[in-house]
Amino acid sequence: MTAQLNPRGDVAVLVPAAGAGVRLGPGAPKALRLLGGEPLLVHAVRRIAAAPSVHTVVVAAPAADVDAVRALLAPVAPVTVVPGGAERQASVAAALAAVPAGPEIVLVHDAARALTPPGLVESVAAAVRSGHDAVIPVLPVVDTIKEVDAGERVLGTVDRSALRAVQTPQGFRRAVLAAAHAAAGDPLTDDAGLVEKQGVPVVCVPGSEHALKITRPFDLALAEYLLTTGA
Ligand SMILES: Nc1ccn([C@@H]2O[C@H](COP(=O)(O)OP(=O)(O)OP(=O)(O)O)[C@@H](O)[C@H]2O)c(=O)n1
Ligand SMILES: C[C@](O)(CO)[C@H](O)COP(=O)(O)O
Repeated sequence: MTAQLNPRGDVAVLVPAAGAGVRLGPGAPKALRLLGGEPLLVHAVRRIAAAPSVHTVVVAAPAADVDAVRALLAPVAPVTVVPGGAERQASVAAALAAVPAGPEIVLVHDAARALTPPGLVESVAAAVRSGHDAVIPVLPVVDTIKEVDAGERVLGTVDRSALRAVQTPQGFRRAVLAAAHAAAGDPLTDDAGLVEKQGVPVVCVPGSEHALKITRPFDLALAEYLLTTGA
C-alpha cells in the first residue's frame, strides 16, 4: 500500500542512495541490495514515510537507475527521484536542489540506514523545530579508541568520553543546510561537518542502534536478524 506523506508536514527528507556499496562486496548499488527480499531503499523510504512530520522525500539514486528507482518506489510513497553524484555530498546537493518551496526543516538520511525507526526521524525534526539550526543523532562510543601512525603503531588512547558515533537522519534549518552546501569545498563524510565549517552550532540527540549503517556483509546479516526477529 502506498504511504501518503503529510501535506501539512514541515519536513523534507533527502535520501542519498547513489553509492556503489563497494564495502558490501560485488553486486548492485547498495541501496538496491536486498534485505528480507526488498531493497534497502524500500525499507528506508517506508520508515521515513511513516514519520508524521514528513511532507517531501527526495531520493538521489544512481544515475543509471533513476527510472528503475522511480518505479520501485512508486508503490511505497510519493517521492521525487534525482540522479546522485560521484560523492555522497554531491548526491545530497542534488537532492536538496529538488526540494520544492514549503518545508523549512530538511533532514538528510542515508538509505544505508535502512532500519531507522520513524521515531528517530521525528525526534531529530522536533529538535530542529524547537530552534536548533543543526541536529545529529548519536550513540556513545563503546570501544576503546587508539590513535595510530601510518604503520599502525599506537600513538595513544583517545578519551572516548568526548566522542560520539554519528548517525542519520541529520536535521537542519533549510537555509543553514543550503548555505553550507553552497560554500562546500572538498567532500566531507557528513552534512553536519559542512555546517560546522560555517560556525553553526550542531546539537546531539540520542540515536538508535536500529539506525546502523549497512556497510559490510556483517551489517547486512545483523539487519536480516533484526528484521526477521523484530529485535
Ligand atoms: N556517491 C554517493 C556515495 C554514497 N551515497 C549514499 O550515502 C550513504 C552513505 O554512504 P555509504 O554507506 O558509504 O554507501 P556507499 O558509498 O555505497 O558504500 P561504499 O563506500 O562501501 O561504496 C548511502 O546511502 C549511499 O547510497 C550517495 O548517495 N552517493
Ligand atoms: C553520514 C554518515 O552516515 C554519518 O555517520 C557517515 O558519515 C556516512 O559515511 P560513508 O562512508 O559515506 O558511509
